Amino acid sequence: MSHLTIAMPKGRIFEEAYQMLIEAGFNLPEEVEMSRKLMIDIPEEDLRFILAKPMDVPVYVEHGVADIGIAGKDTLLELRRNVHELLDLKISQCYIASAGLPNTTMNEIAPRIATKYPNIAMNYYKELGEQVEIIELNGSIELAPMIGLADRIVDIVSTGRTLKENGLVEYEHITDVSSRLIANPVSYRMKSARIQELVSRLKKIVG
Ligand SMILES: Nc1ncnc2c1ncn2[C@@H]1O[C@H](COP(=O)(O)OP(=O)(O)OP(=O)(O)O)[C@@H](O)[C@H]1O
Ligand SMILES: O=P(O)(O)OC[C@H]1O[C@H](OP(=O)(O)OP(=O)(O)O)[C@H](O)[C@@H]1O
Repeated sequence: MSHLTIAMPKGRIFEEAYQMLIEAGFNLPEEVEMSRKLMIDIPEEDLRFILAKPMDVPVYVEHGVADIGIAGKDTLLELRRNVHELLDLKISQCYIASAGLPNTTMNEIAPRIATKYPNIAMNYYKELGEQVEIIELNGSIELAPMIGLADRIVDIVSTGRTLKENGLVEYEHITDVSSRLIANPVSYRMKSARIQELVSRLKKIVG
């Protein structure tokens, strides 16, 4: 069996994804030492985990330093990297929506949209035929309409709690998001047996 390197997103997806691999029968330590280690070798399974920022997972996989990875659909839509999407793991489910202050219309001349997904937002408004100005932020996006920085935000919604607690309302549902198993196209060919085996084991436990 060939050695496999997996890029895992740090943060909220990690726990769920790691648990899924254990359920799929991989012999992984239950307690992952989430210290500051960015690389974890599991020699018993001939696996190596690389712990990356969620937005960087498709980048590692495209460049082939990881054979496969687990990435949010949001990152795949935003970055459009050359990777194969193998399986919807149906974890970390949420969606991307536009939101803003209640009962407001967008400024008619160049409305401003705050987001950490500039490509998704730009494409969405382009398809609607709206010309918008994108203001790229890295987090706490919900602040933007509250302080007059933007007419709308384009961001992740899960429970809707962040919107509610900040007095915002959802306007348009843009796209559903969940985590996906992705592969480097060359690894997918060269290590196909190993990757296919992993996919079929995961398929059995995807809800
Ligand atoms: N509220 C949420 N509920 C469920 N899934 C979410 C939520 N927010 C984000 N996600 C999904 O989890 C992924 C990682 O989100 P997370 O918040 O851990 O990282 P991040 O905010 O992008 O990065 P960081 O906080 O490390 O800069 C996202 O790409 C998305 O697919
Ligand atoms: O609908 P909810 O369940 O409230 O979840 C949505 C929030 O979760 C994410 O933020 P995150 O916690 O990652 O913080 P961020 O502002 O740093 O992106 C997202 O950007 C929303 O703000």
